[in-house]
Amino acid sequence: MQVVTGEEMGRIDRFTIEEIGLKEEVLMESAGRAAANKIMESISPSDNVGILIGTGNNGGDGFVIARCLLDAGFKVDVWLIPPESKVKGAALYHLNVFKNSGYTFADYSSFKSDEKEVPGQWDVIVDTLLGTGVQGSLREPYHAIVQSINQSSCKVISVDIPSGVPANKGEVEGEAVKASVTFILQSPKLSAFLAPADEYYGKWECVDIGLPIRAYHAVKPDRYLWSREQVSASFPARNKHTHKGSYGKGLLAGGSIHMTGAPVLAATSALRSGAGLLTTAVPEEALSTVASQVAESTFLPLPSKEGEVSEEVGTLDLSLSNYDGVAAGPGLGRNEGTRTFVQKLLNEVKGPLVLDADALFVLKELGEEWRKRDFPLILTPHPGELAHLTGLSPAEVNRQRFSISRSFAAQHGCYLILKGPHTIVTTPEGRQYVNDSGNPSLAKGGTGDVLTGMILSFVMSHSAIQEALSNAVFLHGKAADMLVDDVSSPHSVVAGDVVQQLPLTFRSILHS
Ligand SMILES: NC(=O)C1=CN([C@@H]2O[C@H](COP(=O)(O)OP(=O)(O)OC[C@H]3O[C@@H](n4cnc5c(N)ncnc54)[C@H](OP(=O)(O)O)[C@@H]3O)[C@@H](O)[C@H]2O)[C@@H](O)CC1
Ligand SMILES: [K+]
Repeated sequence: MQVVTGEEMGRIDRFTIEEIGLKEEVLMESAGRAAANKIMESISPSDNVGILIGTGNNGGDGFVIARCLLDAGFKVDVWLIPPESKVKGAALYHLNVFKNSGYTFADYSSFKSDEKEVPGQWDVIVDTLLGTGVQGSLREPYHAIVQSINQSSCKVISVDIPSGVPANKGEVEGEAVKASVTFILQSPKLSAFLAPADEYYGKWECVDIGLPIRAYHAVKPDRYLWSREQVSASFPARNKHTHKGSYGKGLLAGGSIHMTGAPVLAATSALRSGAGLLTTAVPEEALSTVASQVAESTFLPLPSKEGEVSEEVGTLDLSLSNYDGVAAGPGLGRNEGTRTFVQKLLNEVKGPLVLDADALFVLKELGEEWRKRDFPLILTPHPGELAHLTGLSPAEVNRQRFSISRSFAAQHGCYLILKGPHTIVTTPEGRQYVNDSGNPSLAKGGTGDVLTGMILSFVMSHSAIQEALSNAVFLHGKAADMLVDDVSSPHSVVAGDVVQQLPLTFRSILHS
């Protein structure tokens, strides 16, 4: 499923109309009809339905939906919010088709002020006020009507986008419809994955309105939602005639005297995720504590000073080219030793290298050197870490998660996993895959370490790096979803629970 900006949707729309020759009125009929079918499945014939229609093409969809529901025998009131003279183009065409079908609408602009509230007898509101064409905060009379919708106890079904929510941004200026359900036309817009706009959508589902695939090829949004089906399809099987070496020899480097839990979580997660052989590299002073908690790993002691890896690490032969994959960072600390160590990894690892947490932090101090790597480099920052790397604020990173990730990955030739609700995986070529699993239980120390372990394991077993990364992100979120749905609460989940939940998660997604 492709994810688009409002402008990209508009270009796809125009290409369909101008180059392919599908008339706008026909497109609107398909869109409205597809949405109407979904709406009729989600309400009861006894419901009183109010359909609120705005001035643009979203309103045009509303006329099609109203006609379909009335033809099917539903009890529907239709309110046109702007004066009729403001309706133009394809929307006007469908206004006329609606009228010629024998139906009528109420003219909101002629209502007395006490008639403008959403009536108490409505059970369902269909919001076709504004779509992707909204600019800035809502003007009157939309502002007042949206306030009234949000104060009502109706089930609110938005079409395409909750009215007032911008297509491309997470911030919502002023009022916007808080939908119970949004039926998105064809492709989700960026705001479905950006906070706080995502909350306004309620539950959402895409409806196929039949936009031709050629129009997508012409516009190339190159942004996708990574689905459960894609996880199952791309996940490598474990074959009968294989041995531990078939699933990768990985190195996980992390830990320091005050952070022994991070490498334990990452290492156990890597092992639970299928790694064949794992070596865990830990500064000497922390080694015994870590080793006592991970029975299945071998260990590589790193020279240490004051509990953290020391600069001496730069002079040692660690045979780093012998590993199929290396991940470093969890709990390492941020001293000079970590900087020297990360530089050494960048120079000597001849396979995928995953840098997380403290390893990311020191990257900024390495100047331009790290951009020259010939092997895949995978960075897994949360917004604060990407802010540190880019010199932006975390709020700015969050505001433009898609575009900042894309330019950063392209500029540095790396894979970037920007964590957070709706984690985004970006390839060096700029293709983006957004994730939709996970919940606030993951907002807790250690869950990132678990993800790093999964990523290390998956980059060694998958043939395509992007698939490995997207699968790790999806299953990590899914494990948290299963915990919250079945056994725990968002408050109580700890990172170790996520590791414990991996076996059941893999079973349910990969083997069912
Ligand atoms: N993609 C597809 O293939 C298909 C898309 N389709 C549909 O088209 C929709 C996009 O249509 P669109 O471009 O006409 O935009 P839309 O939001 O309905 O109206 C824009 C108008 O609203 C107004 N307005 C703007 N900001 C405002 C504000 N802050 N406060 C108040 N008013 C404001 C302003 O008008 P004004 O009031 O200035 O005259 C502006 O001109 C899309 O979401 C989907 O539903 C389907 O029909 C077919 C297939
Ligand atoms: K809408």
